Amino acid sequence: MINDTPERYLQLDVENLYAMIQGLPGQLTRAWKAGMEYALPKAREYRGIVFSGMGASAACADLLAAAVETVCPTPLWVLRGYDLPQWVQGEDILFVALSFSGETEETISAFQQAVERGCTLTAIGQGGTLAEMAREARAPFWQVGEAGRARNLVGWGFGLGLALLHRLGLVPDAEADLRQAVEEMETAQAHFAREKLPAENPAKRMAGQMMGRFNCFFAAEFLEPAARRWKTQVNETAKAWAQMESIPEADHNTLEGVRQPEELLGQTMMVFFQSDLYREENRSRVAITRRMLMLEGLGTDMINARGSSRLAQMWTTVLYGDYVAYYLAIFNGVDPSPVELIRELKEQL
Ligand SMILES: O=P(O)(O)OC[C@H]1O[C@](O)(CO)[C@@H](O)[C@@H]1O
Repeated sequence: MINDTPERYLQLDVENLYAMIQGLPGQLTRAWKAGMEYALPKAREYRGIVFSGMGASAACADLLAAAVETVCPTPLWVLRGYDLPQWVQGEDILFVALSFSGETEETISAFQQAVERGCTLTAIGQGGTLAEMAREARAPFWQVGEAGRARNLVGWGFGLGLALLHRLGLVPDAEADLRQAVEEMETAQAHFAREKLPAENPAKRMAGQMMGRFNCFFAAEFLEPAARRWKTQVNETAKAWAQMESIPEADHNTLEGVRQPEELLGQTMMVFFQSDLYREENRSRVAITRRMLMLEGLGTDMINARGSSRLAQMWTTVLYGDYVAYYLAIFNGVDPSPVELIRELKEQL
């Protein structure tokens, strides 16, 4: 039973979080504008660009890489971890460290290695150790112009990254595309507002379906980072189990693994992200895979990504997921803000 009463919202300290989600489209615009002003790293032909970050910071980079992959001529690589691969060395590699807190140890380690290996550097964040290291290395530091938790600042990470690539001449026409995507997010947002009852709010309905279940998000192509974002938001914000799977890869293994354990099948919710911009084969795969899982007795649903471009579809889907995770936290009665287990792990390290 969904508890969608005003009292439930008051019970939990969720005002600020809701405002951050509502403000996501505006974040993209503000970040883009800031990124058009900040100091650039040396403009040159880069052999590759590495974005280093964890969690929400890495999500910004995944979204960016997927958004520009059809136009950007330079390879983009997203690094989640402490160590650089061998090929990341020399000034013709642009190394961009993203950490909102500036304190994430994997990102700090990778940045230090990039300094030692003579890469061209840029750092993005709110301050902290990363900002100091950038200052010492005389590298541009791109300041995130808003306070908040990393997971609620993805518009900043993405908008700054896009402006950087655009100003390096790697992504033409980015501004008009971004403006269009932001407008379409604002239109989509009206359906997700807190005032809307579940019957007219797809995010509340989705959260209701996901309650008490093992959730998995299936997406193809440019929507994969959006599905991963749903997973991480459901984990961190709703404190609930979620995974993600890629199409077509899942059709070569995951599909075969959905019959055991039988007693869990009824407790699953498999959400498929469909798009009219996928190549035809992937559209068919998403539809057929969903149908097959449904016939196997798993709970399934399908989301048709809204938007007139890849960028718009990615971002309306990300926004949708942020609302879903928020409502799931409310319905489960959990405080979405603290991440106690993550904190405990850091203490044990
Ligand atoms: O952007 P930051 O501050 O490096 O954080 C990265 C990730 O680490 C966490 O803070 C958890 O350790 C996440 O909430 C966040 O997404």
